[in-house]
Amino acid sequence: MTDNQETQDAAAEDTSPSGSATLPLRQPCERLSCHKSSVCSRSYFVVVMVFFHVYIINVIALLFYVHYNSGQEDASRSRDAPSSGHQRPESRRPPSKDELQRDISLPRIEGIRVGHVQKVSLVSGRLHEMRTLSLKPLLFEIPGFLSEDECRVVMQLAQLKGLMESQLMVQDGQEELARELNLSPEEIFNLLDINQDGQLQLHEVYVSLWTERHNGIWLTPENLREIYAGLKADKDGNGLLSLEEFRLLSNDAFQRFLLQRGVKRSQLVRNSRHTWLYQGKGAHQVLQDIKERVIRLTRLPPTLVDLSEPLQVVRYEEGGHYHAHHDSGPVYPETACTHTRLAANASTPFETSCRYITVLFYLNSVDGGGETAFPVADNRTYDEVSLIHNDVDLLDTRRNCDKSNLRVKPTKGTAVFWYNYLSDGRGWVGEQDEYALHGGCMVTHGTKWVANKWINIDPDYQRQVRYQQCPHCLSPEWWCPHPAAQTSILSWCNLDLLL
Ligand SMILES: O=C(O)CCC(=O)C(=O)O
Ligand SMILES: [Fe+2]
Repeated sequence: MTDNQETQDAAAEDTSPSGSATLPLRQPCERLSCHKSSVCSRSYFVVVMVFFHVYIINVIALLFYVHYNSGQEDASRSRDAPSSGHQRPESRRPPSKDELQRDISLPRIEGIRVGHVQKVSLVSGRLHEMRTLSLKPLLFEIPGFLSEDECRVVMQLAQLKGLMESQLMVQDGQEELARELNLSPEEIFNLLDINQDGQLQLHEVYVSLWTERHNGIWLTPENLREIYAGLKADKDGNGLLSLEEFRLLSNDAFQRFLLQRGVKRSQLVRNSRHTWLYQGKGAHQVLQDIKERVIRLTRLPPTLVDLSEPLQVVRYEEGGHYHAHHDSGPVYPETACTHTRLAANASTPFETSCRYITVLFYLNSVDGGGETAFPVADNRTYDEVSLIHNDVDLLDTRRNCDKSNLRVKPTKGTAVFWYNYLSDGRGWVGEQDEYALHGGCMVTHGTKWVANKWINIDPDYQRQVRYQQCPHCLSPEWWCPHPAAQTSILSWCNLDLLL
């Protein structure tokens, strides 16, 4: 209604024949109400417009936010369920010049949710089913990845080449390592004393000893008590070690004790035999086919797979095992990757395997035991100390596989694969995924054959690029990793080219 109409309506009421005394009173009221409604509709319009603009501004701000955070979201999506313990400070810093110049971006397969099945095309004329087994680590299972014939050929080729002990009983250079560490007993004591109470509890010593540091010998809590008693380290017998008592438990005394007592294979971190099979040009067709299928499965650039370690074939006898471990080490600035070490000019004090992905093939179905265990898969949090609790060591695959969150039963031809590293959120390798901890449970009946295809990628992009431009930098130890194989049984390495 316009202002002009309002005036005309009012004038019409003035000339009304009713002569009612209420008219003069009603008039201003109605006029007021007309006027009020006009004011109201204008202010209503203004309010609506303000809300509309605020809404538009919000939408634009949201779009900007999503755009600038897409990198981080990508990283957390790759984990699907990020936990507070997994914040990656480096993913919040602005990309460096190097990062902007990257021209390789690593695809990562989405897990969606545990139990999700996706169809994958790995060989022509057939689709395979790939099931998500866990999101932390991102882990998949593909039944029938290898045919029966392929499994047989791989096992035969490995036998023809010869398998070596995966872990030697006594590792040379152990004392050298201890000397290189260059830490006083006080310093070691302080580092081990996690709760800083000036005494070492059993689990504090144990956590530090389960690593391969001590000749790769696996120690159970009982072993430790025995060592304490044998060395008479715990003089007051209270189960705790003071600094004075700890001094007695020096590395030498510890080694001597183990030598006296004798170590059985079952007490090693790993009790298996293995060999390596070259998969490049000229290799057996089955080995080349498997490599091609791995490229299709992982969707990674073929060069990365070509320049990775050869296929490792492993055989466990009855009683064999591999305690829980990581296939890749954490990467710090002072750590270099084994595969890029030669290409990297810098000499770094530490070296570790950098295996972005593990593809594990089961070459036979095992009669009893031999599952691959993932003790902390999809745990809400990861806490290294709580892996060993109340004398239950979750890393011990001879005793405690039944307590692992996830176990995969070996079935001939099935492949499982997982990511050992998180994404850095910008298409490259990020931090080590602690949840990728896994091991081979003890084989209780029969033998177990598996093969590992590791895809090596250096979290340091520039080092990886330098390595790719320097293929002759390929580490010869991969062909013949055992020092003895390189010197006395050279034919093992040469045979590779024939197979
Ligand atoms: O044997 C298994 O199930 C696991 C093997 C493994 O983790 C390895 O060889 O690194
Ligand atoms: Fe492994």
